[in-house]
Amino acid sequence: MSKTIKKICCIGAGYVGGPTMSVIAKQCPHIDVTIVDVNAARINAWNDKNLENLPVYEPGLSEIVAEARNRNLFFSTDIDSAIDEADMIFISVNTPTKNYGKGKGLAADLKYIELCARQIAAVAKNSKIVVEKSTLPVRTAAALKSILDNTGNGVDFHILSNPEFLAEGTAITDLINPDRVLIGGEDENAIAALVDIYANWVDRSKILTTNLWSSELSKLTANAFLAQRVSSINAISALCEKTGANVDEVAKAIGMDTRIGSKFLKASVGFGGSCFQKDILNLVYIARSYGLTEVADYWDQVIIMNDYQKHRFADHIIQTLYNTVSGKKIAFLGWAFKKDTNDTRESAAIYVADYLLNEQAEITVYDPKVSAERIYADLDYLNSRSSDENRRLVKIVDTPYDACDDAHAIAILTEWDVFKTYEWQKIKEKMKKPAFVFDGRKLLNRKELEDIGFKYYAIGE
Ligand SMILES: NC(=O)c1ccc[n+]([C@@H]2O[C@H](COP(=O)([O-])OP(=O)(O)OC[C@H]3O[C@@H](n4cnc5c(N)ncnc54)[C@H](O)[C@@H]3O)[C@@H](O)[C@H]2O)c1
Ligand SMILES: O=c1ccn([C@@H]2O[C@H](COP(=O)(O)OP(=O)(O)O[C@H]3O[C@H](CO)[C@@H](O)[C@H](O)[C@H]3O)[C@@H](O)[C@H]2O)c(=O)[nH]1
Repeated sequence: MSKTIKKICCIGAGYVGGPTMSVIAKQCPHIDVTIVDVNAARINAWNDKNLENLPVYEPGLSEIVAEARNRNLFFSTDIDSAIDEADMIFISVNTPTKNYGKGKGLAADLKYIELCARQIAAVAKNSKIVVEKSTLPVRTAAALKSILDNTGNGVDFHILSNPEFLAEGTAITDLINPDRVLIGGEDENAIAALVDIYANWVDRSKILTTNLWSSELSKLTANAFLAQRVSSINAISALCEKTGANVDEVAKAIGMDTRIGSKFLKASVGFGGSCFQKDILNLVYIARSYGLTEVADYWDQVIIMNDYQKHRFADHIIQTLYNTVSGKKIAFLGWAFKKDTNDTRESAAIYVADYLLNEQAEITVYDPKVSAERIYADLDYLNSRSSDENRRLVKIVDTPYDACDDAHAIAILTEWDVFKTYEWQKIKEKMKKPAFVFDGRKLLNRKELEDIGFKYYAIGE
């Protein structure tokens, strides 16, 4: 008989913990869900009465928080109490690429995971099911188990791996209607307890159970395969530009082969987001650590191609603007790594901007959901120039019209739908001539823009 779960604690109130637990709370009103975090500002934002101030923007999220918050969904900084009271604890903290020591630039930094394990071990006075929700290197569960068993109070811990496959921008629909839920574990009762939670809204045929290591490795593998498709089509986009082929036509032609499939074949300025690069680098590191050099090199190429695509886009802007962008105003439409999110982690826009700033361009950014502080923080983090210099060269404005006013060129970095609705005639009139548009997302209509008089470039055409 599996244990019936009454109280859940989730450590980590970020882009995964927040939406994931909100959906569990919505779908399981009989379970109390408490999300905890060391970041008090983030918890305050989750508790803000004004739902516009939630720290994560996702379509449909604020409605769910409004429904479940303070009913059976709670946000708190009291981590010990939440651990103590819970039957099941999800760990959903960040696992960024290590930026120091062994594995720097490749391996996942597991220090936050280990801190969680030690805190759970110290606090727990009765048996707990501990669920890995964060994306982790294969075999992390063994390390977690060792810490819990060796530092705990002699109570039982069962570890499950339950990787999250939601994509930002569509997190709520992905969570409510997932392609599959993956649960890896050793203890049948613990597995059944988690299966029963998801079965409140997910068909049991879509809930897959495996051993721990298959589950952990499947998450890294899924992201590697998805990113590989984007790099594959981006590689072909460069060839299209040389040969007169059109990458959208090629993508459609190959995607109609059911063995290939049509998703994740949209050529772009390069993939971004907090996961793809980090998880592939981690896969490369793991493969190398087992001496599998060819395997590591194979996946590394996905990242190399992505870096190439970002540089290629920036280079094309420079070449087209008569080989210099020094002192020229370039309007960036979009800074988020994809539409419908305020997340900018690893966004292609950051790297394209950095490249152009090295050429002394002046950049004006408009993004409907990203704050000015975030944009400056992204640029400062690269350490390419002083923070003052970033503020001198980059301006952040509140309307797209302000961004494009007097610009030599517009670069589309995020595929926000609203960009398609702008008055492009009006925008062109106020720009320097010739007025260039560099469409890194293949978002706009070439004919419409060319009829207005723009010089229009899109990836892969
Ligand atoms: N973002 C995504 O779309 C996505 C999707 C699937 C999986 N993942 C994985 O989920 C994990 C979390 O990602 P995220 O995007 O939510 O990260 P995030 O940075 O948005 O959130 C992580 C949160 O954990 C908190 N935290 C860190 N250490 C803590 C501790 N010891 N105690 C309490 N709180 C602590 C941080 O303050 C932060 O608020 C990562 O492993 C990521 O790879 C992310
Ligand atoms: O055809 C495509 C599809 C995506 N992208 C880009 O790829 C990046 C990632 O997009 P997406 O995968 O939709 O968003 P993420 O939120 O990063 O989600 C990925 O990473 C998550 C974190 O691990 C996983 O849970 C998801 O399943 C996985 O899709 C973005 O910059 C997209 O613009 C393209 O350029 N072309």
